[in-house]
Amino acid sequence: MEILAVNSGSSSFKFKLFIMPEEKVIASGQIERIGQTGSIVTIKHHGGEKYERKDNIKNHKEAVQELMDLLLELRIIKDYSEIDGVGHRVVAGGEYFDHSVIVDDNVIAKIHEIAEMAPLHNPANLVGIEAFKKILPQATSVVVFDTAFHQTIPEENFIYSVPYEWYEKYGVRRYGAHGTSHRYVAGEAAKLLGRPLEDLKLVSCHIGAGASICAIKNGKSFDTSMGFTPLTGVTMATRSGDVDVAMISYMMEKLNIDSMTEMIYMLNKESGLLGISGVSQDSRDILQVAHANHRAQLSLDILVKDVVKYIGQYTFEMGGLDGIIFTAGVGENSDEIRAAILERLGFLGITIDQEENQKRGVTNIISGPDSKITVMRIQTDEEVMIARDVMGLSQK
Ligand SMILES: Nc1ncnc2c1ncn2[C@@H]1O[C@H](COP(=O)(O)OP(=O)(O)O)[C@@H](O)[C@H]1O
Ligand SMILES: CC(=O)OP(=O)(O)O
Ligand SMILES: [Mg+2]
Repeated sequence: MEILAVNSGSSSFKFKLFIMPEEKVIASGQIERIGQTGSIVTIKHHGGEKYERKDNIKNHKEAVQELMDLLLELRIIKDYSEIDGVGHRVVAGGEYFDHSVIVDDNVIAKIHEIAEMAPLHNPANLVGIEAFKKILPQATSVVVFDTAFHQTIPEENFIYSVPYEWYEKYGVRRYGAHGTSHRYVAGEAAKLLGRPLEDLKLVSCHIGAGASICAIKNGKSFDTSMGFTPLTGVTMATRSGDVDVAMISYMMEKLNIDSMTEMIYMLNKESGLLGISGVSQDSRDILQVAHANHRAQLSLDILVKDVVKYIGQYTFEMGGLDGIIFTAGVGENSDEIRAAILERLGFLGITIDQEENQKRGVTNIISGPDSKITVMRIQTDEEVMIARDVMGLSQK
C-alpha cells in the first residue's frame, strides 16, 4: 500500500509517503515558514533532494497544492491514483476521540465543532482533509488526533480549578497536544534505555514552533503542559504559554480592544519568543543575535526556565524520573538550548556528553555515562504513527 501521512503544524506542513506495511519512505519533505516571508520547501526522494525558497505559500491550502504538484513533477508518483490512503494529523479531538478514525461527515462535523480547542490548527487540518479529498478521492482518509494519547491523564491533572459544571456541560478541561509525538518518542526512549516502557517515568519535551512537555508514567500520558487549547504551558514561538487570564481584561481596556478573539489571537500569534524578543519567531534567528540583544537572550532564557520548571513539576507529580526526552524542531536541533536546560538540572546529578549533544540529525543519548538520569534526543516521527493507523483502519 502507498500511504501519505500529512502533518500540518502551526508553521509547517510536513509529509511522508510510505510503502506499508514495510514502513519504507519513498519521499518525505516539508514546507516551513508558511505565511512568513520566504517559505522553505524541502523534498527528499529516491532521485535526490530538492530545496527551494518560495514567497507565495501563504496558507496550508497552497502548501497542499505545492506538494501534490511536486510529487508529479519530481516523478515520485506517476499518478495520484497510486495513493491508497492518506492520514491527517488533527490537533483537537476533544473527548470524542481517544483513537484514530476513518473520515466521514460526522467526524468532519466534530472537528469543526471543537475547532476553538485548537484555533491555529483544526481549521488548517480541515483545509488539508478537504483538499486531499478532492485530489485523492479514491484514497482511504484517516485522522489521527494529538489529544488521543492524553485521554489517559487522571482527573486531578485534567480538571481545572473552576466550577465543575464547566467541564460537565461544556467540556472545559486539559486536553493537551502533540500526543502522537509524545507517544512515539516514549516508545523509542524505552528502546534506547533497554527497559519496558511500562516501568518508566519519562518527561518528553516536544519543543518546536508549538511546544509541550508531557509526563509519561508507565507508558501512559499522566500530565501535559498544553491545556484546553495549545496556548498554555511553556513559552513558544508565538504563543504565550501560561499567563494570568485577569491580565487580559486589563489589557483590553488599555489597548481599547473589545474583542476577546483579538486578544486570544495576540496571545497565540504575537507573543512567545516573537513577542518577547521582537526579533523573530524562529529560534534560529534569535540564537544568531542573542549575544548582542537583551530581549532576544531573555526570550531564550524564559523558554529554558519554563522547560526546567515543568520537568521539575512532573518529576514530583510522578514521584521520580528515569529519562528526559528532547524532540521536535528545537528539541532535536538546538544543542545550545538543550545544554542550557540540562545545565540547570545539574543539581539532580544530570551530566551532558558534549560530543553526543552536538551531533546532528540523529537519535541518541546525550547525557554522560555517570548521569543519574538518562537524557535522550529523539527524532520524532508523527508520520510513521499516522501511516500505521491508516493501514490498521484500512484493513478493518
Ligand atoms: N538548528 C536549530 N536551532 C534552533 N531552532 C531550530 C533549529 N532547527 C529548527 N529549529 C526550530 O524548530 C521550529 C520548528 O519546529 P517544528 O517541530 O518543525 O515545528 P511545528 O511542527 O510546530 O511547526 C522552528 O521554530 C525553528 O526555529
Ligand atoms: C499543537 C501544536 O502546537 O502543534 P505544532 O507544534 O505542530 O504547531
Ligand atoms: Mg509539529
